[in-house]
Amino acid sequence: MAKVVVLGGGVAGLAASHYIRTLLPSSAVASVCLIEGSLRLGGWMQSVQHDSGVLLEAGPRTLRAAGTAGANTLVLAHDLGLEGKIRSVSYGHPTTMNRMIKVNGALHRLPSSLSTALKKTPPFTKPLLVALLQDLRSEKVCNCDESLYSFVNRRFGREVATYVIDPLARGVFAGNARELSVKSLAKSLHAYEQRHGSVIKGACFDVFTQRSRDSVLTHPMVKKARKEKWAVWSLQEGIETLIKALERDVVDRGVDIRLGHPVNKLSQNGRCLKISFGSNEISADHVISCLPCSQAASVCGNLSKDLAQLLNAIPFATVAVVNLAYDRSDLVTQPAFGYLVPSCEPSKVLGVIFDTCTFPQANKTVLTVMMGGYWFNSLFGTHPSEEKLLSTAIDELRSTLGISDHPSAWRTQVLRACIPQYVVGHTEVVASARRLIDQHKLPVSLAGNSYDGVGVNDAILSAKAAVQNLATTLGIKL
Ligand SMILES: Cc1cc2nc3c(=O)[nH]c(=O)nc-3n(C[C@H](O)[C@H](O)[C@H](O)COP(=O)(O)OP(=O)(O)OC[C@H]3O[C@@H](n4cnc5c(N)ncnc54)[C@H](O)[C@@H]3O)c2cc1C
Ligand SMILES: C=Cc1c2[nH]c(c1C)Cc1[nH]c(c(CCC(=O)O)c1C)Cc1[nH]c(c(C)c1CCC(=O)O)Cc1[nH]c(c(C)c1C=C)C2
Repeated sequence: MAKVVVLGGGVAGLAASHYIRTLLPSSAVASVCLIEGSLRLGGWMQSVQHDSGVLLEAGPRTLRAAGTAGANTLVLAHDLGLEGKIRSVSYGHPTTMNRMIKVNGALHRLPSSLSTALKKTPPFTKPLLVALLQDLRSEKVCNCDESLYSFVNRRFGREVATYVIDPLARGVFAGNARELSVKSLAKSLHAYEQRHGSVIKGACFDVFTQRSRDSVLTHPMVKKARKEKWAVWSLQEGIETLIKALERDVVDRGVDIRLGHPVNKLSQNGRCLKISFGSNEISADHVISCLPCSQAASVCGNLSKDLAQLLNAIPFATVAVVNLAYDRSDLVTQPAFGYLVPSCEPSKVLGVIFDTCTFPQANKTVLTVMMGGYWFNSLFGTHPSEEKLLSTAIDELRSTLGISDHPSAWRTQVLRACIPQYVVGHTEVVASARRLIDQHKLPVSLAGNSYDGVGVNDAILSAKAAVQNLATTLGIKL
């Protein structure tokens, strides 16, 4: 009977604990212990009910419904009994249609349908269709990886790279499209060029030939989401409701949760591992690390210096998040998800989310300004004051949205090293790290958002994959 220890109590660590207890027979796993360094579970997922009654999200606020990873999280929500708490947003809702960018101080809608792609809309000097045709004519370049910006610039032209890909890289990865990897972050686009010589040809081929047979896709919860055309979803009382439900679930299933002592070292003890956290020690037959890779690097240094070096090579971006709430509901005149600021604009701001356009709150406007990212230190220094962050956010809303009211509630937070940066070569770094683990026969799995995707869905799916691999190691057929 194996003893399993999960490191890190973010959504990935909680999901890993849940899957160990639901996918593996209790006859095979004697105990599961989850070790979280801080005093709360959830990692970056944090929903705060402010004294004024308004709900503020510090990190993620919506989850994608599409794809296998999206379907997997929907099934998890169903299994946790959260179906009745889901707040879904279907395609066609203004926040799914209207995503804007700010160029030369003015907001512009990004094309979101075929009809808008046929028209020339500023800041583009040509209809988007012209860029799509450029892809069909562009030469195939055989390569292992390149930056998102260079790939899109080469195949679709400079305007799509500057006004679509650059801001999207800021709005999902808080990163620099000129350094982020196309192979890791837009795997299918890279593969379409390598296999079909063109992104458009590859995408058409996929539409007509590929049908995923993943079992989660046939789950009634996923079918309902498909039928109702859900684009994204969240939960009543905020995204942290998922964390609370996972916590209840794993506690009920007997998982031993230890809070408040960061893991500092893993060391080999025969075929087992010794885990040192605070002044405590525990031994395990297998460890699933759901720590950010920089933390995994520091705790694994003892097991393999090369592994630690690889994991340390993955950089992170810091984001300042300012939530602002106003006591009236009509402050945003253009309903939208929000807007992104491309890196060519002289701005400290990455983007602004119009929270109450997606999920209204009675007589309130709630907006979130995100700042810094890849550029954090050069823009703000290492420790900007709260006043500086708040005034930057308020100035942004005044100059771009014309909001001169003073917010009735606000919250500023610097989320240090919160988003891993999948730079060119990331896929190889992760594959090499996993190869080293296999070569040294280390009973360790790497999960969480540092490796196989930065979103919540990816973090959860990576935890499930780690548990499925553990089943194989233990000789269990799932
Ligand atoms: C501003 C922002 C907005 C985002 N928006 C979205 C969104 O809209 N949709 C979406 O899908 N995703 C979004 N994300 C990404 C999402 O937050 C992450 O994918 C997800 O939270 C990652 O979960 P995780 O468990 O892998 O890691 P984490 O949340 O980083 O959890 C890791 C845990 O490990 C703990 N830990 C660290 N070191 C140690 C140690 N030595 N010992 C023990 N414990 C330790 C930490 O305290 C933490 O609890 C956003 C992220 C940010 C920062
Ligand atoms: C301005 C900064 C940021 C905004 N959101 C994030 C940052 C750094 C972080 C983030 N946002 C999303 C994800 C998850 C991606 C996934 O794999 O599911 C993360 C890590 C969701 C997201 N945000 C935008 C898009 C296009 C997506 C993908 C999923 C979806 O379609 O909803 C765009 C976007 N992000 C921000 C704004 C203001 C914005 C567009 C207007 C904020």
